[in-house]
Amino acid sequence: MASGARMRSSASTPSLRSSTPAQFRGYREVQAQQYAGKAADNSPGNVKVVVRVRTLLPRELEKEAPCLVEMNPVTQSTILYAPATTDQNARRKLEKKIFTFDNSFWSVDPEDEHYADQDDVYNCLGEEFLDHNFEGYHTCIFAYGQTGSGKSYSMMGTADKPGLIPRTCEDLFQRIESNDCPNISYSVRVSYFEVYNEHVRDLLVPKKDTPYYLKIRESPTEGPYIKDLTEVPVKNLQEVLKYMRQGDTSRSVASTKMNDVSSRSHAVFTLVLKQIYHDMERDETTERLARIRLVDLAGSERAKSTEATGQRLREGSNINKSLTTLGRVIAALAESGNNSRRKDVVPYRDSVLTWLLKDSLGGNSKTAMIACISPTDYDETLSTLRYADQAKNIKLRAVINQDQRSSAARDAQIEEMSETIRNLQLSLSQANATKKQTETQNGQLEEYQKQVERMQQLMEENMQIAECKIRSLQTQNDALKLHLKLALDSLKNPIPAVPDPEKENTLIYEEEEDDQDEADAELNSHLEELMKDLGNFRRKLADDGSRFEGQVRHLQELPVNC
Ligand SMILES: Nc1ncnc2c1ncn2[C@@H]1O[C@H](COP(=O)(O)OP(=O)(O)OP(=O)(O)O)[C@@H](O)[C@H]1O
Repeated sequence: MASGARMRSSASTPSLRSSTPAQFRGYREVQAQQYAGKAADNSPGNVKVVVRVRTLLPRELEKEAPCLVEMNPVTQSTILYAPATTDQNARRKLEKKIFTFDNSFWSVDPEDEHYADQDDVYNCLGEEFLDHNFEGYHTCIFAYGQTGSGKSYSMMGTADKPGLIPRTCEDLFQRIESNDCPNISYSVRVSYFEVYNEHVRDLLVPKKDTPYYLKIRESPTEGPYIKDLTEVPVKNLQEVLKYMRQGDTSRSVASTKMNDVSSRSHAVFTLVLKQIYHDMERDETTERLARIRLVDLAGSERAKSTEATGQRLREGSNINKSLTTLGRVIAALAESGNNSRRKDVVPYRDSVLTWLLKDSLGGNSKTAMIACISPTDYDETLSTLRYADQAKNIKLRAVINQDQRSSAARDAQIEEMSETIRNLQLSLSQANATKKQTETQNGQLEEYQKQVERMQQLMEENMQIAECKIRSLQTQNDALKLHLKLALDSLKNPIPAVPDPEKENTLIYEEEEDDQDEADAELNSHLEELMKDLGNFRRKLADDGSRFEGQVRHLQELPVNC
């Protein structure tokens, strides 16, 4: 008998045990380092700063305004030329200025060799940031610049030239759909809000006649957050684009002298990506959570240039106020980045925008700034470039957000949560009975709702893990069938052994029989292992099924007004 019947993993005979996928490999080393007191990533780096100069607009072409910006694609430097002036009495002399950034995107003339289109911006920045998200980092990309400088164009873009936000969504779902590791499950949630006149508005809730603003709270673990902000789970690109468009149409925009469709608010589009990897051998899960924040800031503007009055003027002054605070936050963070001994108080709380972006600006996040500039406005462009130049010095403290738990620990957490929910429900119904509408009761109600939501999420995740296990066992089962087929084929059609004249025929037959016995034993032991896995897993699923049924019934029975 030929030894071809032996089972060896090769390209055509896949390994029977699923191995850890590339993106989760190294997880243990990262954990080990963290437990040993070392940071997972010792150099999270500084804020990445890129600059993009837009094309000349019809009003600028009409005035024959000269282009004052030049970019060097080799050194990534941006040169701002002083405009020619005939005014001999000018009080200050304008000078040529040179700045260098991580990237300088030249988007003035599509005919130029170095013209950077929407694709180039995504490939240079968006793709890298999405890589970080899959590694488990929070990220934030925000566009800054004067009104009409191309922020919304860079972030949202147009229907035929989509910007960073729709491209990130597309790439995100493409990566999820092309994953072929059965042990990983993904979930994505989306939220979209704007900060308008120092108030927070949920963009996923249709606009009403009377404006409805959300409150900001602070959690000891997660920092500032928006209470009751809509966060919806999304399963595919179509769904996320639907919410993106819905939010976009709700945004506060108006026509000003500087821009026909000027954003009057700061818009924050957030995706939360959760990856759960289930290790079959250890019956352990590793969760990675990444928040992807994409921010289109309102533009700084001069009342003189916009000629705004009334509501537009008030909006403009609120926009400028929050951008000035952002400038002070950047300056304070940059200062402490330059001088580690200086610990200036960072004025996050001075505006709603900086308070909400606290984590993205000076905390656990990899952050990038796109400084958008006009090619014709010296003063505004210089101010944006200075702002951007300062942001380069902000040091980040990004860490991989991951958590590892055994299935038993997950189950224990669910038990513990349902106990907390039961207790909260009890004390709420007692308070209801005595009709005492106290603040404590309101606090309890809020806590109760949060716990119920968290519990539902946990149960959904457990279902996803169960699906992972099924997929994984299915893959093993398929691999085993393939091995079995190959083994049977070679038993039926043995490859004739090359006769060895030096050896006795009987000896050859004995060796071949030994090989065959060994292969049979290996095959049997794999089969037994798989059957055992399947048996255990079926029992576990049945267990989970009956327990979840109880939990779901319990949640469904909760009073609606609670
Ligand atoms: N790179 C570019 N290529 C072609 N057109 C652009 C580019 N950047 C911006 N524009 C055009 O310039 C105009 C102003 O851009 P946009 O609305 O994005 O500015 P903004 O900075 O978001 O302004 P605001 O702060 O007032 O909202 C739009 O008509 C937009 O289509």
